[in-house]
Amino acid sequence: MSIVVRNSRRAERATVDALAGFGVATVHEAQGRTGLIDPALRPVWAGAHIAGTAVTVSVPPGDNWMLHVAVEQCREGDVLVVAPTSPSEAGYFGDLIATAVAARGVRGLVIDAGCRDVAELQRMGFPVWARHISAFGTVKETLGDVNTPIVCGGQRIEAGDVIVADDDGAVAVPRATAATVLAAARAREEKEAASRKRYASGELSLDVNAMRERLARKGLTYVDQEPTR
Ligand SMILES: O=C([O-])CC(=O)C(=O)O
Ligand SMILES: [Mg+2]
Repeated sequence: MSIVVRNSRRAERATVDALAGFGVATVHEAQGRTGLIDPALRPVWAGAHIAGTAVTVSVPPGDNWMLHVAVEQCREGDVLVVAPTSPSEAGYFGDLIATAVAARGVRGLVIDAGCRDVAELQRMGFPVWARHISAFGTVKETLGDVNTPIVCGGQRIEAGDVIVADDDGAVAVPRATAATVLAAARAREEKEAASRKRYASGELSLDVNAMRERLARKGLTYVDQEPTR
């Protein structure tokens, strides 16, 4: 088996950092409900919220050798994105590799497999989104690829794409559309802020969003009561 280690062109840092100001739900909606990584990949501890540029790693099942190769490719502001070539629950990543990548400025890990040392990762404040938590160990025998396109949690991700992740899960934003998605996220947040203000003042979402006519056309009827406003 061969190994491919590529350099990547990363999304622009200012765009990436600005995307960190938006939640996964907002970013996902802002790019037309695309890019959402399988929600089965959950944060291993609550409260982390990151955005960074993907360093992609394709790993054989039960073998984390390529993570060690990937460490060298990581730069400040990156997120490691790891997918096994066939399903694996093994604990590929723990506090030791986290320490190594954190020293290179990596902001977190998204892995479509297992991770371990969760208490230590939380203590370090190193964010991880994983399909499994498993103490089961991995070997270092077989090669894979670094910074080639991978499918992680059902999404095709290229090196240098943007990953945004929070308590809801993780979303991938292609490098080429990151700036457009950022603008759309800002617009969406402004719209939601306006709605939130009106809801807080007691206005009904049915009125704020002009839903009543459509509901009536669909046949919604109120039995034995007048609609209250
Ligand atoms: O060493 C490993 O294979 C994974 C791990 O537990 C760590 O990085 O701490
Ligand atoms: Mg460990």
